[in-house]
Amino acid sequence: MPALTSRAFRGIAATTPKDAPMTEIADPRDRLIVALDLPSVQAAEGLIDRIGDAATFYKIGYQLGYAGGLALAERLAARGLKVFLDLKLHDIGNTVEEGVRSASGSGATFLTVHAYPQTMRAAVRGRGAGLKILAVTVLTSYDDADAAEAGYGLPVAELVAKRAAQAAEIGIDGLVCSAAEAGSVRRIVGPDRLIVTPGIRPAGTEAGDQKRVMTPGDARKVGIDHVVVGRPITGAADPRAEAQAIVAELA
Ligand SMILES: O=C(O)c1cc(=O)[nH]c(=O)n1[C@@H]1O[C@H](COP(=O)(O)O)[C@@H](O)[C@H]1O
Repeated sequence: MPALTSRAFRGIAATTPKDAPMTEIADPRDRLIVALDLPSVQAAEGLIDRIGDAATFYKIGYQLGYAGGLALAERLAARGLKVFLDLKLHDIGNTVEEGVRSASGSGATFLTVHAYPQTMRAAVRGRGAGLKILAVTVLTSYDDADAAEAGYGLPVAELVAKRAAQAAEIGIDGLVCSAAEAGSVRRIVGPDRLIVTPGIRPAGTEAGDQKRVMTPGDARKVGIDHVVVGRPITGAADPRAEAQAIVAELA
C-alpha cells in the first residue's frame, strides 16, 4: 500500500457561512468514490472485497487502468457497482471525441477530461447515453505557485472559476475541483451540474502531495456531490472502517 510521506494535514476550513444544500442522493454511500490507485487488478479486487458493502463507487485511473483496470471497470459495472473512469483525456478534438465514444460502452458512470474548451467540446460530441463527463478544472495538487510555474497568469481560484463557467457553457455534466472552490463553483454552474472533490483528508491523516485539502465533514458543508478518496482508504489498516467513517461524515 502506498504510504503518505509528507506534510501533516492541517486542512482548509469550509468558508460557506451556512451549510450549502447538497443534491439529493438516495444512498449516502454513493457520495464516496474510492480511488483504486493500486498496482494490479488482484490488489484492487482484494481491496473491494475488504471494503464489502461499505462502498458502492470506485475510481480507476492511470495506475490500475494501464494494468488491466479497464476490463475490471466493465466487470465492476456489470456487478452493479458504479465506476468512475479517470482517464483525464486531453488531446486534439478528434482523438478526444473518439476516445470518449469508445469509453461510452464501458458501463462507467463518470469519465474525466481536462477542462480545456476544445477538449470539453469534443468530449460532449463523443458522449454516449449513461456516461457523464467530468471536467478537471485545476488539479488539487496545484497551488498558486504551481499554476504560475505552469505558465498560467491567474491564481488557482480564478482559473477554476473561469474553467467552471466554460464547462457549464459547453454542457459538461460535472466539475472536478477542490472542496475549497466548491461553493464558488456551485454559484457559477448552478444546481444541475455535479461537483466532485478529491483532496479529501479525514482529520489526522496526511495530505501527501495534495495542496488544496479539506475534511469530509467540511466538504459536506460546501455542497459537493461526491468526494474522491484514495490513500486514506487504500493505506488504512481497516479500509472498510475508514470508508464507513467517511460516509458517516458525509451523511
Ligand atoms: O480527477 C481526479 O480524480 C483528481 C483530480 C484532482 O484534481 N486531484 C486528484 O487527486 N484526483 C484524483 O483523486 C485521487 C486522490 O487520491 P488521494 O490523494 O490518495 O486521496 C487520485 O486518484 C487522483 O488522481
